Amino acid sequence: MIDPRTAIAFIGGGNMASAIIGGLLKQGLPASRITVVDTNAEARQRLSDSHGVVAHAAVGPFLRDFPIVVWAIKPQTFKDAAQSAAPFVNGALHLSVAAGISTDSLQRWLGSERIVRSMPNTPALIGKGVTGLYARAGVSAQDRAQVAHIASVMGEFVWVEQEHLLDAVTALSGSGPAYVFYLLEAMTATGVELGLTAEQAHQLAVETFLGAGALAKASQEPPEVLRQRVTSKGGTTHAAITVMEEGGLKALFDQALKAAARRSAELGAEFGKD
Ligand SMILES: NC(=O)C1=CN([C@@H]2O[C@H](COP(=O)(O)OP(=O)(O)OC[C@H]3O[C@@H](n4cnc5c(N)ncnc54)[C@H](O)[C@@H]3O)[C@@H](O)[C@H]2O)C=CC1
Ligand SMILES: O=C(O)[C@@H]1CCC=N1
Repeated sequence: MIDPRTAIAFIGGGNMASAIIGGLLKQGLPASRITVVDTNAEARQRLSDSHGVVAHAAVGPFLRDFPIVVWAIKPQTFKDAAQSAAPFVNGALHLSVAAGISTDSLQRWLGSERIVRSMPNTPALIGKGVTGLYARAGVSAQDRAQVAHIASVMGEFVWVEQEHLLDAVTALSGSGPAYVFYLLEAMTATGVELGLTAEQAHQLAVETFLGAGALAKASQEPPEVLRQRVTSKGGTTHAAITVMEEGGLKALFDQALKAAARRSAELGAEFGKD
């Protein structure tokens, strides 16, 4: 449960901030306990219309009233934003959702050790996300618990004990929804080519992902066994999987996820300097 007396400031009020704020409000945190800083007027308007929170155009002394600061801006803009906010947030617990930016960089810019870095994903918008979390050594058990409450409004979460593993989390689940949507696009398009209507193909494809995901979660058995159960000897699934194997689909996924993990590390190196 979120402590309704806490107060949380968001720096950046886009997709991810909106997902977390929506979840916090649903959990009973009053809108008056949340504030947002976003340099973009449309983003500010959207947030106050949809969530009834106060949105500021720039950082300022008002941030001193917020014991938790959530950083939900792009890696490219993080350093400038952190350095401008630093004088007002030195007593806070910091939670970053930015891809790549290391807690060492944040420590340098913010002058604080109380930093948790995280990697959520967009199903957080409906409370069905999964988030990887990494706490710097200066984060207390109580701070971890507060962050866990925030992460839980987005869905499930997993703590990792080494920071570099967040690159792997980013490659797998942070970017992962895009891979699923890509497969949905492909499967739906072929369903239509095979004669289904777009609505039918969409429903069949989406329900297949939801059902297979739920089955994989509920089952004691690994995905490989569940796959074999679908695959009758000489049947249709075998015909499809053979094409995937011959086309090297697993190897492509391996390369794709490793490219994402590399990019996460590169973002840190590129935008986390100095
Ligand atoms: N979209 C995704 O699937 C995921 C994104 N992330 C990370 O979350 C972070 C935010 O991503 P999104 O919410 O998707 O981006 P977004 O573009 O929707 O939101 C970023 C917001 O920050 C604002 N902004 C820019 N400079 C600012 C500044 N100096 N001070 C205050 N606000 C400023 C922008 O106006 C914008 O509203 C990124 O670092 C990204 O790596 C993490 C997990 C998943
Ligand atoms: O593509 C990106 O950089 C962000 C991080 C994970 C999902 N979106």
